Amino acid sequence: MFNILIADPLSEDGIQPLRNADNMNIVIDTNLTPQELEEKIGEFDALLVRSQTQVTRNLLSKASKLKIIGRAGVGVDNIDLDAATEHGIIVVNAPNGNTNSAAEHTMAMIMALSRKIPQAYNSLKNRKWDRKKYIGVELKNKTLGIVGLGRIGAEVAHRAKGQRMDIIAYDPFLTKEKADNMGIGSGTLQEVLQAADFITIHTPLLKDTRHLLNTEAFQLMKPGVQIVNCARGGIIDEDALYEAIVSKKVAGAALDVFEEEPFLDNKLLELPEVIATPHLGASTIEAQESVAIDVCEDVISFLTVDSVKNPVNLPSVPRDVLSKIEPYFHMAEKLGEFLIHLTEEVVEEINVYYSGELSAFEVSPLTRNTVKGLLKRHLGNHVNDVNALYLAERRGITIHENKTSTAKGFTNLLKVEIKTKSEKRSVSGTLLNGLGPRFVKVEEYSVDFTPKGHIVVIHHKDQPGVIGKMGSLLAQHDINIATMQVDRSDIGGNAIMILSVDKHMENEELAILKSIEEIKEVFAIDL
Ligand SMILES: NC(=O)C1=CN([C@@H]2O[C@H](COP(=O)(O)OP(=O)(O)OC[C@H]3O[C@@H](n4cnc5c(N)ncnc54)[C@H](O)[C@@H]3O)[C@@H](O)[C@H]2O)C=CC1
Ligand SMILES: O=C(O)C(=O)COP(=O)(O)O
Repeated sequence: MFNILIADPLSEDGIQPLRNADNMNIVIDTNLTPQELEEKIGEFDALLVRSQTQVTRNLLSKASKLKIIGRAGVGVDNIDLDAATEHGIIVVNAPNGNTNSAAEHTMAMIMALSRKIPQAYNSLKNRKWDRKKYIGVELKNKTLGIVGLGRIGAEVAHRAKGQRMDIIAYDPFLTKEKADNMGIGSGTLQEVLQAADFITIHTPLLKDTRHLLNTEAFQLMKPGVQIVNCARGGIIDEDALYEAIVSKKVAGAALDVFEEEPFLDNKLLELPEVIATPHLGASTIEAQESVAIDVCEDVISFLTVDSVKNPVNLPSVPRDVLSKIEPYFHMAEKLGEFLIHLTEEVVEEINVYYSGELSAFEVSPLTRNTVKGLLKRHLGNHVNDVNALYLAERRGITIHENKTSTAKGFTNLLKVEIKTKSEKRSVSGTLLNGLGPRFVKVEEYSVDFTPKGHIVVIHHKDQPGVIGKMGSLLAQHDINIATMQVDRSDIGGNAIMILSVDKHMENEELAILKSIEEIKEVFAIDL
């Protein structure tokens, strides 16, 4: 049974997938104080939030069972992603479900701002019939500057074109060609700020975007510019905006988001030029149902089959690439798991070689799985897809990926090599059609075995009688050999035996094998 905590209000229809799934114990508590949440979080496998709950490093340090955080929305600035990654907790969001709603809200804000609708409404509610005070401006032929042309920014552009506005956008990923195709202009941030009559922000809140609109930015703008922020508080420096409005540089601002939320005691609210909503961009029935369904499906899928559609702290792999590399996932992990048992020294370097058809793919998920397999021996189940590379890096292990198109007679070959202070060990595997993973090389020796069950690797001297001695000693201890592979460097030289046996080998049993003079090293590996 998985315990799921829903800590912010989610659409009841949207959480139906969770209710319908087996083994999910859902607790909905949207009124927890930060302290109460800290006290409870240790019981839960999954946490579902919106923008309200602050998922801090401190909270995560108490989340001993937590495996996944689902953000029913886009922005994840309320979640300490580094801490989640370090704890091996995957974070998923719902990037597409509220795009329309946020874009529509932005348009509503632009129109309300341009026609002073909230101010006129308030005045009328106060029984004043004032037709002179609330003169607006048309949007037609005005320039809308869009900062951040992602999903929402692009939807706003399409809608604003319907209002016959001219659009100019700035986004680090916006090419002139893409802007031309959308029928909009593009420019640098400075050009956009200088050209626009209305400016709307649609970036995430990041280190680079914090106070993107500050005193200097306001100075660049046209007098009488109007500002809209339905993205995140903190992208606009609120003190600078206040000054710009008071000095009449900025004629008006429409704000859905604030540096501190919830906020009521903010001097911006005292200005008649400021209209505001309490972070309602995504608050529609449709968006809430859609984002809740998306995160619930990812939570179920992660807890049951270990895969997600919208990871935030794990690179997402395009579906077509995933279908190509998926068959290798298991083998990549097994190669790592096997190899780490061939050394007792500290691993300093991991090299992963992709040959043949594998070299054509984006293989980083396979490298991650290999590293996960390697680290598991010493870190146990604490290591997972999310934190494997981070944990390796923190231990000072360097990781290299290498690719070649030829695979020495195999269609595909995945070789993993580890380096320690004094030794280098490696293992190679391939995927045989219909037969699954086979390990075909251990160090310089050619072998062929299925990486499954109880494996014993023996390095010995190539001399007559060694195999016989070893076989009869194992027989005396009632250990049955299921399969056996032997290879050697040259006659009478170094050799290897790979046995698969029917039970786990205890240390005393391994010691018996090590007592055979010609045997140099013995490793037992349970895969
Ligand atoms: N008010 C609300 O309720 C909602 C607010 N949001 C906010 O809107 C933001 C945008 O959402 P989406 O469009 O879905 O995200 P997105 O990821 O599709 O788009 C963000 C765009 O910002 C651009 N960007 C990043 N740094 C930039 C910079 N320094 N200057 C200019 N552009 C920059 C990125 O290249 C990207 O194209 C979210 O991060 C979230 O914070 C989203 C949904 C609802
Ligand atoms: O999706 C986003 O980024 C939002 O800002 C929406 O926030 P909310 O889920 O309404 O608290």
